[in-house]
Amino acid sequence: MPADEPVLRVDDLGVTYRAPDGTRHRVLDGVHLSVPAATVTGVIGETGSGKTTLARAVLGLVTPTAGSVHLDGRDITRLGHRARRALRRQGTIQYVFQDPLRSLDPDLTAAESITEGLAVRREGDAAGRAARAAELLDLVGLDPALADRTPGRLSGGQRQRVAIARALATRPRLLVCDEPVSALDASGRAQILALLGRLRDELGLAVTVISHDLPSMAEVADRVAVLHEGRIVEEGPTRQVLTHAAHPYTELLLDAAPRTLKARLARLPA
Ligand SMILES: Nc1ncnc2c1ncn2[C@@H]1O[C@H](COP(=O)(O)OP(=O)(O)OP(=O)(O)O)[C@@H](O)[C@H]1O
Repeated sequence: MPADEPVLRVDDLGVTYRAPDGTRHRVLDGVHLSVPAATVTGVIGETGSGKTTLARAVLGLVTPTAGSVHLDGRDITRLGHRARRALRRQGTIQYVFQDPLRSLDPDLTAAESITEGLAVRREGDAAGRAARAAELLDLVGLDPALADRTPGRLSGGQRQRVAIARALATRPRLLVCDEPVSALDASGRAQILALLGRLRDELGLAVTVISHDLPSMAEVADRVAVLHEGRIVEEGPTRQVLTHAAHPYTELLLDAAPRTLKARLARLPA
């Protein structure tokens, strides 16, 4: 693999859905995206722009009609069922949902959510798995006193920390976060964004954050790509894209953004 190969490389990706009446809708068209190790790349777009479809294509949950997806230089675009399952089990790519209540088992404690995944993968013995769960919960900054709580007894931000800790259990190379903070209040949002930045720095993780929220992107993303009607209309370093928008659609998004965005952008290094 060439030294400059990004963890994730999406080339000329197209996805077409067939509607019940047989008509075909092109949802992604000619999408390019590159996510190197130790970087956070934001994908910005309004509802219906194709963000989730892009994430699903990266995860192998929809088969593209055109283009390719490479993970660490390996073409994973059209793997067979078995290879796709093996890749999922390996957990090299992990997905973090907007609402962790959807991904966490309501009957498992924070620690059990993690040990269960490790047991399925036959990693270590019970004591080793418990130690690893404690280590991961510490990494994401969850108070150890909360390790025995089920999701219903945790705050939204604490639940998201558990979901991220669980995702990290497989030592992923790439974390795909779909609107990871939009269900949280301002302080929960800031804490989870800071956590994603820390994981990038400490683990060298490649992170893709999908969001329509520009202030969150300015907070965490090194680079952003703007998705509009299934096409990337603009891509570059976050500050450059959000202060010198080159595309009218990005300008529209910026006009609609809250004033906190300007303050945040002013603090970003040039
Ligand atoms: N399984 C599907 N079959 C047919 N059309 C779909 C399917 N999934 C999504 N679409 C359509 O594809 C387009 C893009 O959807 P997608 O969910 O990727 O957008 P999004 O940017 O993630 O939106 P949101 O922010 O609302 O989740 C929408 O027009 C949607 O109706």
